Amino acid sequence: MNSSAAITVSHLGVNYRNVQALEDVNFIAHPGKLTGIIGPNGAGKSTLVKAMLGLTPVNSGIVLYKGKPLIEQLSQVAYVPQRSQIDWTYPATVSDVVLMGRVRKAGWFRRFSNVSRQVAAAALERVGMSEYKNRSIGQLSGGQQQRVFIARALAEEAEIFCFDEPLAGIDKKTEAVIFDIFHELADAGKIVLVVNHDLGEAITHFDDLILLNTELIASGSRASVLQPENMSRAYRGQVVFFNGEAA
Ligand SMILES: Nc1ncnc2c1ncn2[C@@H]1O[C@H](COP(=O)(O)OP(=O)(O)OP(=O)(O)O)[C@@H](O)[C@H]1O
Repeated sequence: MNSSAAITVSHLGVNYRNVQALEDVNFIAHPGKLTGIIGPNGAGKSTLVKAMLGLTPVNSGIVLYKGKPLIEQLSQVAYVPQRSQIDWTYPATVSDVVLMGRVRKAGWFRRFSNVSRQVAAAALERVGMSEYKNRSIGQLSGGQQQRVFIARALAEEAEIFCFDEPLAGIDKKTEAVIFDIFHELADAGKIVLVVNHDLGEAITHFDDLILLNTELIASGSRASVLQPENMSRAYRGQVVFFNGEAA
């Protein structure tokens, strides 16, 4: 495995005033793997992604990519936050939103090149949303909105993709489209990190898992993480069902 192009998270800790959200978290996220970040409500899943990307201050630790701090290489990262963190009343069309994924390449206040327009159009096509390109984003269903934001991430042509709860509240058809895209990204050697709440069937899509509950409970291959002792530690004795089985 090519670990030199991995992300290495070491001793990451985050406090929000009196709440310890993450404590001494260590793991490696590998290119070419679809990696799920799982754990109960409030486990620190969103905080982990934000801390890795410098979007929330950390108390301790460091996140390296190719041996250098990841926060100095954010041009390599495409990030899609939780839907609840996006302002859906913002007056933008579907095309505008996807083209925003090209801003880093084009530069603010510069016209988008034909290449950028083609990349954005191809990304919209990939998520099956071309026919909605002139719609306002506020007029779309939740699943359609999620597809548009995934297209924006694809348009960034990044090496690292981070998606926070992309499957929350979406229909099965959209879920299948989204997982196809995630698998394609992983197969192309990208690092793909996906915060995922649901322990149902969807979990079988992930190659690797990071199981959190403030501290890291386990990380590695899906089978090694989904052990009953890990699950009951993470979920503190609650009976949880995953993949049709009780932990
Ligand atoms: N901006 C903030 N200010 C204060 N506390 C916060 C903030 N963001 C998160 N927290 C707290 O940090 C802890 C971790 O929250 P986080 O949202 O990272 O968890 P999560 O695993 O993503 O949860 P969920 O599955 O419910 O979305 C929780 O106790 C939460 O209440």
